[in-house]
Amino acid sequence: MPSDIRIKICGLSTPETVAAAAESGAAYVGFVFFPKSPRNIDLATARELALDVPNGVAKVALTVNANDVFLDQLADTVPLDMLQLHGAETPERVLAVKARYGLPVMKAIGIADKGDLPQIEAYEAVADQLLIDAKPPKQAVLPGGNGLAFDWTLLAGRKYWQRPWMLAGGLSAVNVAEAVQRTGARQVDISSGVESAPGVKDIKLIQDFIAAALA
Ligand SMILES: O=C(O)c1ccccc1NCC(=O)[C@H](O)[C@H](O)COP(=O)(O)O
Repeated sequence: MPSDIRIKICGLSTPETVAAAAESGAAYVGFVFFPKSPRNIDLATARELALDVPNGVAKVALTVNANDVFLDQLADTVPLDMLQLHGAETPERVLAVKARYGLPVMKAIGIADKGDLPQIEAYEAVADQLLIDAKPPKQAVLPGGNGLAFDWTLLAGRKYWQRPWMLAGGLSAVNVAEAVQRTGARQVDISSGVESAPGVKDIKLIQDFIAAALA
């Protein structure tokens, strides 16, 4: 497996786990702003965490169908490098968010079957990055971070995408090598797979995942 894989650890909420991710080689750290999530943090906490992130590690804020009032507060409070839109934001909304905040936007796209693939092309025209994730089950409370993988063979033989993209969904230290090999992903994103309980990140699991992804 190539060693230039870029890794995002999502849903961090403590200084210790942010430091572990950065020191182990993560390229991105993600903060979740979604009240129903066990990973949700408030703006003041996010600001403190973000201020300690070393240069060169991108600070990503994950929101779900957030309005401008919340995004204004977020952008004013937390030093950020990227916004991750993880809801039903339309391509037009992606463009509006990019224009309003002047930050790169990564749009998450849920994949369950081949019928979901055309969305990728719709968003690659407007987003700076794409997050190709498992589509949540119908009754799921969370639109992401469910620890579920999708059928990676759906991405085999895909056309070349113009935007950088990340693979997400059900990754772990055990399966990341196979996931990268099957999909050709150069970037990977993980949340549940580095937790000891929902919302509780585990430093050893973070270190093991990053080592496995970079091996
Ligand atoms: O993680 C959450 O709680 C969350 C809440 C609302 C929307 C998205 C959320 N997570 C999305 C992520 O970026 C995850 O890293 C991605 O879906 C992969 O999650 P996992 O399968 O748990 O590794």
